[in-house]
Amino acid sequence: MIYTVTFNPSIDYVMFTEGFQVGGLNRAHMTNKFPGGKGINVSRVLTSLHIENTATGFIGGFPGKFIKDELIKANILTDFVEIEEDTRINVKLKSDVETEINGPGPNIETNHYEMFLNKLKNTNAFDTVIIAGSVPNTLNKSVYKEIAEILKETKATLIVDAEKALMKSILPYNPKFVKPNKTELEEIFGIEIKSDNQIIECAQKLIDEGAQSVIVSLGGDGAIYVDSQIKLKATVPQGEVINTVGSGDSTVAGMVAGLEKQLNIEDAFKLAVSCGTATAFNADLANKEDIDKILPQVNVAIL
Ligand SMILES: Nc1ncnc2c1ncn2[C@@H]1O[C@H](COP(=O)(O)OP(=O)(O)O)[C@@H](O)[C@H]1O
Ligand SMILES: O=P(O)(O)OC[C@H]1O[C@](O)(COP(=O)(O)O)[C@@H](O)[C@@H]1O
Repeated sequence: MIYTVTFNPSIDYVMFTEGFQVGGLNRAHMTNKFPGGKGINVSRVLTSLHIENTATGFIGGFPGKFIKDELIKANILTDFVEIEEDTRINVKLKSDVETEINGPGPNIETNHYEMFLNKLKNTNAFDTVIIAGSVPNTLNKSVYKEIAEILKETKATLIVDAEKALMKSILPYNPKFVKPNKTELEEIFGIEIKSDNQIIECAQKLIDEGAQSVIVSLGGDGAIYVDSQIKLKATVPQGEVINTVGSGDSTVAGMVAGLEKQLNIEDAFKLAVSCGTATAFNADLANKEDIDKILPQVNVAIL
């Protein structure tokens, strides 16, 4: 089974407004609400690609109920620990530019955290666990490492998409891949990235620290894949960018789907990038039809 872990799910409340004015009364001409959070987004795209998976993590209150109901409607298996406080609602403001405000997330009690860890203790060598996104303030930042320790014992495959310290903390546990975006890579290494060579050097350092492979997503510039054998660059087609929220998560889902379907690395990476771009060109996360349309327009070259 593939498990996605979202410590800090969210309802993504997307508001489309023209000429947004800070400090003024703005009216949205369209609003959408989606079940969000990085692991949940991965689950949704995996399901669109017909890859069975279970979404786990912590949900609570009416936003938690909304998320669970939406996932069940989409035929996604769920195994969340239900907590007392409300799951957060993240605001995604679409105007001339995209602005995001992500909440800190609810309090998670120790007993709920223990219940969650116990679920992971039941994984085995045939399972894959994708941990993605932020950790609520009330949990210790060592939680990623604690999960990695459990998976080391159960021998399940680990995949991680998280910022700086969280990602760095699990590298010694040899994740199958990690997916920083360019900004995250710059933050990790404290540099300004200006070339593909710099990206490859940074990815190589993450591999030296234990990652089996690295996908660096580059927004409209596509993505770079690095492992010990091969370096690839994907370029993406031009198109109307509608909502990039969840693009990176879609990239992760595409790679997991490609590996699960036993595609070769080039094709798995191409699918990954197609999923990211198909989501950027959509109001919601991309579905299979959107992804199939983008796939032939993505170009993967060996660097
Ligand atoms: N403006 C865009 N045009 C086309 N594809 C995009 C655009 N923005 C994002 N993508 C696609 O989504 C992927 C992930 O986007 P990115 O912004 O790098 O990740 P994250 O959402 O994690 O910050 C990219 O590799 C690309 O395939
Ligand atoms: O857990 P974090 O880092 O606050 O991020 C949560 C947010 O990220 C998202 O998962 C989108 O992430 P990406 O745009 O990086 O793919 C949203 O659904 C959610 O609101």
